Amino acid sequence: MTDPVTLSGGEGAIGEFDEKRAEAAVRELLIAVGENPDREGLLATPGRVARAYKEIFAGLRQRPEDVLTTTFDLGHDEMVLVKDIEVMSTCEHHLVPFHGVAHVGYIPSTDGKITGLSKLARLVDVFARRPQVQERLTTQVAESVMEILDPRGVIVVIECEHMCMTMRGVRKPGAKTITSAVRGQLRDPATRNEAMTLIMAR
Ligand SMILES: Nc1nc2c(ncn2[C@@H]2O[C@H](COP(=O)(O)OP(=O)(O)OP(=O)(O)O)[C@@H](O)[C@H]2O)c(=O)[nH]1
Ligand SMILES: [Zn+2]
Repeated sequence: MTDPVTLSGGEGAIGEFDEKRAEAAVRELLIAVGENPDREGLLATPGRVARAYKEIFAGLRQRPEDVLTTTFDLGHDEMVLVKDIEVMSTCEHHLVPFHGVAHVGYIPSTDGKITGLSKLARLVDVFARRPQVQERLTTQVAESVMEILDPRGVIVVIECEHMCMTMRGVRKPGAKTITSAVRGQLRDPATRNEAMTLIMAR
């Protein structure tokens, strides 16, 4: 179904989701943390967690070109920006969530090739539903838009709070990480400023 190399969250190869294996691993983890996986409240937990992981990491089995498909020609050659796309992802260092918003803007190709607005949000999900770091999520979205829509430029800004900095470790709730990736004509300072002004306006 898929090319394992191009689908990986990072650089490694991936395969199909092995639900039985995930279930066994969660049972082991429960034992490792000092729980009893055979007590009533936990009996169904390994299966549930396995299914949850299947959903949370569904992006490992999706390709950007599967979702960024609907391209049509409207002759629109100015910037298109979709703001505040909810991001729910999983930090690959601790396997806990990071969440926030993504802003994706692009200037269509000279022949006016554009995509349905929802497709940009779907594209964010393809990469967010993988074990991730925020920087890679940001560049993967930008580079996919460049490859598939062949636009004159793209800007992706992502703002997230990482649970690995909130519920454990340094414990700094509220700290936000902002990453950006800018390609093509959007690197031009005036165009980039226009995009950033639109992104930051509340
Ligand atoms: N650059 C980057 N770092 C991240 C991201 N998510 C988590 N991290 C960081 O990854 C680092 C992992 O650091 P380590 O020292 O290996 O792990 P740790 O001992 O659990 O680190 P602490 O979180 O500081 O307790 C931490 O500083 C995290 O804040 C991300 O999306 N991008
Ligand atoms: Zn983390």
